[in-house]
Amino acid sequence: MKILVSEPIAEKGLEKLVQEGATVDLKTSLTRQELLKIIGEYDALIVRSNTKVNEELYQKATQLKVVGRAGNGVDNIDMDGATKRGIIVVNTPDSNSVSACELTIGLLLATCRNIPQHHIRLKGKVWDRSGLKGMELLDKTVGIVGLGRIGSLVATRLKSFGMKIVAYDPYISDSRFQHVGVEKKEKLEDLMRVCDILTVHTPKTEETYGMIGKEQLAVAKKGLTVINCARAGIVNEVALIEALKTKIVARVGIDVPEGEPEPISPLLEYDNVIVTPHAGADTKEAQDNVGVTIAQEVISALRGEMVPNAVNLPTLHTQELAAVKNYLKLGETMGKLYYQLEKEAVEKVEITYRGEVAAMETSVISLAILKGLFEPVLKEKVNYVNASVVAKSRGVVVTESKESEVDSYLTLITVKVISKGKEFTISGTVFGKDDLRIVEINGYEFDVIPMPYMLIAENMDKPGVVGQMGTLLGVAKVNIATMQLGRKLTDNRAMMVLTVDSEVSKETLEFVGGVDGILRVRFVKL
Ligand SMILES: NC(=O)c1ccc[n+]([C@@H]2O[C@H](COP(=O)([O-])OP(=O)(O)OC[C@H]3O[C@@H](n4cnc5c(N)ncnc54)[C@H](O)[C@@H]3O)[C@@H](O)[C@H]2O)c1
Ligand SMILES: O=C(O)CC[C@@H](O)C(=O)O
Repeated sequence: MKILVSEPIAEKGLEKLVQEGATVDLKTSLTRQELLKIIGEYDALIVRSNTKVNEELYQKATQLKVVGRAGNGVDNIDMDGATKRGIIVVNTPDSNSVSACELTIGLLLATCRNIPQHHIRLKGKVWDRSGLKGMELLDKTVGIVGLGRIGSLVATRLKSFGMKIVAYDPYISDSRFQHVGVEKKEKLEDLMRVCDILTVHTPKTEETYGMIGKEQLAVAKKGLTVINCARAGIVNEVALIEALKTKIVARVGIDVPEGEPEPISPLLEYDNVIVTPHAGADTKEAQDNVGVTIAQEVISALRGEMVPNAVNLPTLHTQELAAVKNYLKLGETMGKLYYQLEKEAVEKVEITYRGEVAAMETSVISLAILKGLFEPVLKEKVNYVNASVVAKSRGVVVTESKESEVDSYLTLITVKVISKGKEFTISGTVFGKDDLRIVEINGYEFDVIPMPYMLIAENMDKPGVVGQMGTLLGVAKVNIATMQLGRKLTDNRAMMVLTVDSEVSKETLEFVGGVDGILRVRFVKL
């Protein structure tokens, strides 16, 4: 595992990577050209917010499997480019939220009480408070745009100042507003009209870039304080400077100036503006959290494990991930069986979740099924990240349905693969904590523990077939570990599933296939 760390992360994180057996190159002052020249050697890249991970980089990064963003915002990473190449992108969304929230509160207090301006005067040996009258927070209204992790933390803390909190976030439920104890504004303009202080906490997206612009500031209360600790450009700086000039905006606190990391910003010309150099996450606690978390995640992702904070995968919390872990294994196993038993190109995959599994985050199990299905037959890398893109690009329609009830089992997954009008079905379950079982193939019922080597045969349900097959395998020195027969009494046919201790040669398979009554036999490797 060769990992390039292109921006500083905590020592603890680097130590963790090395402990886990990775070769780590910490190169934090590479030029872009130097980065592009060496990126092809690495399995993983760990960045913060300055490294642009884009098409230009992906084209050179021929070995790259994981991009680790040591922090939250992923606006410097081209997600589509990563997803289509099966590159997993992981971040650490929770690790620095408290620090970012505390800097927001810090900037808010600093701007409202002119703390840096006072300090600068005194440093110049001038004791003079004139022209720097502050504003109390008590009874003022703060408008929060984006009531996610950081927005909610800010809201909770500002309540203790006796402030009224209103928020605009069309993407979260009303119950979340109630839980945080914040008044919901349906429209951004409604929030702009009532707040004394505006603080933005959205990600930078096409929709949020410039969302606080000329029109929004035009309806704001005169004397507004604006704080941006989220991302440059969410508050349009040209409109902001105009509003400072017309005194609509009285104070500004910005952690993320446009053009960062260049230390030049037109905002610095204004005495009532405080700018910090994207320092929201720069605390010992946040950096230690971020460093260790990103190290763990990158290592897990490189080992092919499912990671809770994978940005280009369905969102899973650690507990949800623990719950679905065995189903991922089961799903991948079921998927892997198809192309080893059938040769028809897949047109449609219908996945049904029944019983306990139906209540879980099944989208990720469906990805495991697709990964298992396509991985054995494609040259390109198929993993959780690009499995659904691969299915789509091959014209495969995937449907998912859920039923809370199931006969005979507590939990059951059934995959129906449809190709040229033919249907292939396979069902599996998990007994207890981690006991995986295949319980049905094409209508034949079993109770098979999937093993690395298996023989699956369809035969006429008549005496002698099983015995002859056993004899032939014995002659070929293939030891049978377990054997199960599924029968369909209606058509006098049966299916045999054998787990064996070693590989079965083509020759032995041909002999077995020639036994009177064997309709077809396949050797399966899991
Ligand atoms: N300054 C720093 O050092 C620092 C540190 C950490 C995070 N950040 C930034 O802070 C921001 C918030 O981070 P977070 O962890 O709270 O993110 P989050 O994903 O938890 O919350 C973002 C919220 O914004 C909402 N949102 C999205 N689009 C919106 C829109 N058009 N209008 C209104 N609301 C919208 C979402 O529904 C979500 O609730 C991000 O931009 C992140 O990059 C900055
Ligand atoms: O310090 C950093 O790397 C950026 C922190 C922050 O903006 C983030 O998105 O996590």
